Amino acid sequence: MNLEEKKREYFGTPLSFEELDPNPLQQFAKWYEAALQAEPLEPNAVALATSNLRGESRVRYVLLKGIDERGFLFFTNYSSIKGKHLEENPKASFACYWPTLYRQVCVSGRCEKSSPETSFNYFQSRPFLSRVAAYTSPQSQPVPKERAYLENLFNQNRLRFESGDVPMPENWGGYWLIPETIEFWQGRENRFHDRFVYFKEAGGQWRIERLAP
Ligand SMILES: Cc1cc2nc3c(=O)[nH]c(=O)nc-3n(C[C@H](O)[C@H](O)[C@H](O)COP(=O)(O)O)c2cc1C
Repeated sequence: MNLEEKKREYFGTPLSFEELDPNPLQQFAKWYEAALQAEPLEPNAVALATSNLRGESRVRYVLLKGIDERGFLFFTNYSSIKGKHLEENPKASFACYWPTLYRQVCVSGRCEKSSPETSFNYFQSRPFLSRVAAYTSPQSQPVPKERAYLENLFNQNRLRFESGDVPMPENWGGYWLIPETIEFWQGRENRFHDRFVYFKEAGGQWRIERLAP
């Protein structure tokens, strides 16, 4: 299979230092609004990288469910592989790619668990069967090969909680990724892209640099 033939020119609108918001979270919000209009499917999907203290790393997609001045919020199972990594090493990164706009954003920082209230409120907002699934699934643990094992557990829990609330599992909840660097990448013609990275300074203010493409 020849992957070299897969080529696409990037015709993004230029990104200049002058138009950047001094606050990268505001800049992200601006780009995210544009992505919501332009990208038909899951513009909030980000590839999240974590690693343990042995330096073993893993990347997988999660969905961003909140952005504010603190950073970026996602939800997961705290006993999953990513949960175990973050327990040992809270440093994490994510990248998102909005192909219609020729844009990538790369964020690095550290993760902190969200408050139980934040996790609970989001858990409650999920459809009943998604809550049953979160309650049922020991995410990232090996289970018997036959899917019937999981289906049976799911059905048992669906019947069990049919007439009431699904309890939020203790090992389920959110993480805030608190950014230390955020890079905005705008694809341009001839692979001669625009890249600006924000660094969080000790005093809390952001410093911006242009990087070569
Ligand atoms: C588009 C997409 C969105 C996903 N969103 C989430 C999410 O928000 N939370 C989550 O725990 N897993 C999500 N997953 C599943 C994860 O990619 C992953 O399989 C799971 O979290 C277990 O990862 P781990 O074993 O590395 O911890 C998503 C997968 C895809 C493809």
